[in-house]
Amino acid sequence: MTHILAIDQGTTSSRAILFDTRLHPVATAQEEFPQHYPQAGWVEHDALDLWTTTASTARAVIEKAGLGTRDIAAIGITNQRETTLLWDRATGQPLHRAIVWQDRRTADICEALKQDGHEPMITARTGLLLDPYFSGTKVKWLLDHIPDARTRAERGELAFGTVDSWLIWNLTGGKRHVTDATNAARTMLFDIGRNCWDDELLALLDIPRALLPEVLDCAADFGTTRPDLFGREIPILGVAGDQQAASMGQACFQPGMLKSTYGTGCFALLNTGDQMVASSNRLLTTIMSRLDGRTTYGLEGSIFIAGAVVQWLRDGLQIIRHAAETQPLAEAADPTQDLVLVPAFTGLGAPYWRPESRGAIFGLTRNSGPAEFARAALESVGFQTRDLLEAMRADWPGGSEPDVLRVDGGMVASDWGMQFLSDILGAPVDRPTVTETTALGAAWLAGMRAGVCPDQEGFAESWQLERRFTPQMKAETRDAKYARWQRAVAATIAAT
Ligand SMILES: Nc1ncnc2c1ncn2[C@@H]1O[C@H](COP(=O)(O)OP(=O)(O)O)[C@@H](O)[C@H]1O
Ligand SMILES: O=P(O)(O)OC[C@H](O)CO
Repeated sequence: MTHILAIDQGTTSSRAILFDTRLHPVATAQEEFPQHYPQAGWVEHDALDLWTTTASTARAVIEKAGLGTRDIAAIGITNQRETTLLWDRATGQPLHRAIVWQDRRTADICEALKQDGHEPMITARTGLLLDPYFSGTKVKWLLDHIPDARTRAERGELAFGTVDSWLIWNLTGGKRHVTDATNAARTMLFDIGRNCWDDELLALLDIPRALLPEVLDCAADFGTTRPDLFGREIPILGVAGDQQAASMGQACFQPGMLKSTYGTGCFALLNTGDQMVASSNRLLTTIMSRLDGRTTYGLEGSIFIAGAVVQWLRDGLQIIRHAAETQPLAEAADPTQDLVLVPAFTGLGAPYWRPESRGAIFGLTRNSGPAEFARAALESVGFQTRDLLEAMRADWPGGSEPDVLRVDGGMVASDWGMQFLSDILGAPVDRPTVTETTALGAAWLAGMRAGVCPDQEGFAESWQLERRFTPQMKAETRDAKYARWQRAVAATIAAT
């Protein structure tokens, strides 16, 4: 029992990572799966793709590491959040493709609920905004559109789940229909203060209670795998939504600690301890973890485009071939030009929430070229992070003055990007040795529950810094650049 298997089921790929009991990664397997866009603004995943890529990467990583399943003490699961599935309890067959968190098809349902004045109650109970991002209106849409679904749901024949529940259902051969508190907190059906499903919200969306999974702590007994899957039953002992798992992987256990994950998008989470801080700046209040029945809350800011802006340089503009080429380009950019790129390609996320906005670039000259575009792209990620941190500061004065930002995700490979981030925040940015923090968080939860990994304190001590970036920019330059960014965002919104 020397290893933990972490399953990280993400938006574009499924990953399986094996950690030893000192929580060092030893092997990784990854598989992408198709994205389905049946209409503008709709995003779906084939539910069976999510399951089969998870099962095959899990098997592959065990083989790659040259281990037997006897070596696996436990499984931890972390997942893309909010994505919504509905399946038949008798056959295990999905009733529809999964509706992905990015999907906007329920904008009208949200708008109607807003018009009827329901948003304040929803935000007070769930900590969320009334937005298609979350699962609640997606479940309603499925029940409204699949023939007989609501009647069958009322009879207890159907199951709803976020991706974690769907994977656990399949891993356990249909024996368990469960989720954890961090995933439940993203459904818009869960009262985060009372820690239970909310009957008033269920009635508002006409969702039968019989559809819902049981909600457990993040480290708990989620069942054991079907013996035929890995040749032996393996206990599933840890579950958390991917951003919450990343916070745990970054050991952000104390109030005031802050992490930001830079993948396709960027998600910043600030630990607010046992305080449920209500946001006046359109951030989300969410459950960071629930361990031993004790809930820790957080403030979250989500940006839709972070690493994706680098993908746009590569695939859209075709001015780079590899993401890493942005570094020499940014270094070579003309210091006398000040291009500002507002990457609102799919609208603006927190703290603006402007789904209708589109991207803009300011300050073009005849000399503007790939180098200036690359620099503006990397800078846009820093500016957007500062927007989130300003909102957090305003929402939680005193508590949220972060000494330091812990970063992770694929984009933190950019030294130039991380240095700019520190410069524009005027705060240190810490990059850990393990940047697969999402999987690390899930592995820690499972390993701790299995009794083979350290407790919270021991794990926090083992967190290792790879590099600290400290601010080098003069305060006047920082202020002038940030003010220019704010003007650019205002102009972008005004132009919509
Ligand atoms: N050296 C780099 N410089 C800038 N961006 C990078 C670099 N390496 C990777 N990225 C960006 O990081 C993102 C990939 O991060 P990852 O955490 O794998 O994302 P996801 O899990 O959302 O698919 C891509 O958008 C890519 O453009
Ligand atoms: O799969 P990721 O890493 O893009 O994360 C998605 C988030 O959980 C959505 O809220």
